Amino acid sequence: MSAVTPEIKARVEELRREINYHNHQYYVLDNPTITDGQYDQLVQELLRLENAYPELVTPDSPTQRVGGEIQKGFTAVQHRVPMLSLSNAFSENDLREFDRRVRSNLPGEEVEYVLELKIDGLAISLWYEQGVFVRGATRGDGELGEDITANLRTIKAIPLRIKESIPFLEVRGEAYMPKESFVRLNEAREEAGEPLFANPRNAAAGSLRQLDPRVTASRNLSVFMYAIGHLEGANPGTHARLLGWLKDLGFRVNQHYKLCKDIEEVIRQIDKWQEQRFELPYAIDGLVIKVNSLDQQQRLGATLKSPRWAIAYKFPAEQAVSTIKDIIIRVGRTGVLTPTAILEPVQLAGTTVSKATLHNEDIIRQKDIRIGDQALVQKAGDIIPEVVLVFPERRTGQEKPFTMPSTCPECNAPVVRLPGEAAHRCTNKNCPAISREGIIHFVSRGAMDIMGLGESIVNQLIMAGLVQDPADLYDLKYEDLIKLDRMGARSSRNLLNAIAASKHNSLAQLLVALGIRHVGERAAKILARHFGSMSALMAATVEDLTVIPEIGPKIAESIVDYFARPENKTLIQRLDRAGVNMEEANQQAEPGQQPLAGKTFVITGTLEGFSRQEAQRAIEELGGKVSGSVSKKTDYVVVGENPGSKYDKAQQLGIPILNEQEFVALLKQ
Ligand SMILES: NC(=O)c1ccc[n+]([C@@H]2O[C@H](COP(=O)([O-])OP(=O)(O)OC[C@H]3O[C@@H](n4cnc5c(N)ncnc54)[C@H](O)[C@@H]3O)[C@@H](O)[C@H]2O)c1
Ligand SMILES: [Zn+2]
Repeated sequence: MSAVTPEIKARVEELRREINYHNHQYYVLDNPTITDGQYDQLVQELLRLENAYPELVTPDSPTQRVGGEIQKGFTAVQHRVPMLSLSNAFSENDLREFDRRVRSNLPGEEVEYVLELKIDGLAISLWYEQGVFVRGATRGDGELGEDITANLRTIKAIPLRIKESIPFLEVRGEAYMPKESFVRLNEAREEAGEPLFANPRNAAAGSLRQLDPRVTASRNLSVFMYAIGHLEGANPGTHARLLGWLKDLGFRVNQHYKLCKDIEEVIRQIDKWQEQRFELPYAIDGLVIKVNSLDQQQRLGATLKSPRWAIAYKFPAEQAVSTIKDIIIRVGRTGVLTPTAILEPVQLAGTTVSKATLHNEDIIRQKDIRIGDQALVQKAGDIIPEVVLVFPERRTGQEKPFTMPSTCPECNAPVVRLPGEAAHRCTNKNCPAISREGIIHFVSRGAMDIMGLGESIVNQLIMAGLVQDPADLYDLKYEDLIKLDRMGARSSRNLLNAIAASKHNSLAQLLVALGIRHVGERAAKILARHFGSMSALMAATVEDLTVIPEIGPKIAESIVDYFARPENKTLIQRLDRAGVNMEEANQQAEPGQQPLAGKTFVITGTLEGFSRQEAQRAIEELGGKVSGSVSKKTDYVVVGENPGSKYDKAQQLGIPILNEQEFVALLKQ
């Protein structure tokens, strides 16, 4: 072995300093400043040096410890059994190497593995006494975690009581934020000029480590449980059986685990998940491979940092290099100006990406992003494309720095940046962008859900002076619509029907549609159920609102502010006069109920208001399935223009046939 030189020693120390700095940013502040890929490279370099020069290993090296710390304001709790991290594999060979190590420690024994998804969230520990949830904690530094019991109680997927009253049980798993909630949360934060979360894991961690549980409750977190920390009295024998047992007890267990008879079978699964992960509603950053036999696990044991019986396979980072052709400004519903990079189209994480958000001026400055730059683009948690960094060394001299405009690109009104905010805003209350985005939001899915009213039609309606705010939609007439570009008789009638049908929407949908700050789908449902009518909600004070579980002071103030403004009162009066429903019906579908569950649809012909994909998505969101061919098992055939032979087949078999309007009516039920 070669001797340690001062250079090597210095490099090791530098790497430790850097890694410790990034650990703090990531685990304590939930605000990483480099990508996970860049971080992992630093760790790998340090590991290589420590392997080559074992005399340099110190007990406090970041390779020897779990990365977290306890944040101020939380009570520390001691884990009965340390909560460890996982060692990493970045290639198939790393996995084979892991398998060799495992088997050499278990000479002559067969070893089976369980493959699980590596959920991109944060580890939690839940204590149950006599079957009742009594305490929940973060991993922390592995020895001491943060007590977040009150916050965890707000997560519906965590059972407060389990099906057996076991004297003591500690279950471990992952708390995470679904992709959709992550996107919405960041959108809302962007609109409010608040700092964004880098990925769903940081968002979940930031949401759980809140001193006010109502904030956690509003963030729509969920969990998957996958391990036992401590158990008295039972032994399921294998990890696969343990997962089944957890499920029977009432825990949420991820269904995509697989028992593999050897490491090659594990490796064959990798490609599949590399692609399919984009279809999951939550982000995963890899796969976890665990020895199946609990007895073997015990005999393999653990190092200070990670068990020897498990390893995490990390997917390669989904990043690509592209050129920033231009930077444009998008004006949002609340008048916030968001700079957006127009990219040379590039393949990334399963889709073609041609735009990336640049968030705000500070971020453009920090990263020194210029028009014409070559940029490294990634999807944050596989979701929103963003520019990670640019390559100044590749500049030709033609690149142009970007400055935020001082006037609004849509209406020329002055733009301001309020103190304490990162966002720039248009000062014109009547900015056409604000009303356009407001209408687009009003009609969107989850809000009033009016099909056939896309951006281009909304634009035309505004330009023609027909619509200025959402209430104007309900005054539209056939003669107004037929004059617009690309609007035929049929699509005009369909659109009028869709607008008319939206009058019967739930009060919760209307509340979402109004776009009150901080009032998303969940808060809207709670408010609608609590108050029962728009007029009761409008009369509520901040005190009335904050006593409602899950409604915090921020939401409450925002609601009271909204209804105090005369223009909003007028808007609601006009919607009311147009016949829009302002009451909560008693037998509203429960959230999450799936009215089309178990129903199979076949679509044939061209639909006016939907592409095939949109129709399929609409069916699937309500729990139904779409199949390619008609059989006796088909429940409905949806027929558009120029239907094919499936239509004849449906008639032969006597299967209910829906035209587009009937289909829309079914979706709205
Ligand atoms: N960008 C940065 O600055 C920065 C800084 C620190 C750490 N990081 C990133 O954090 C990660 C290291 O964090 P870590 O120490 O928590 O390790 P890890 O995330 O690599 O692996 C351990 C964790 O995986 C989670 N997990 C998810 N699904 C699991 C399953 N099915 N079974 C078991 N565990 C499962 C658990 O929370 C567990 O604690 C790396 O990806 C690293 O890139 C990034
Ligand atoms: Zn403007």
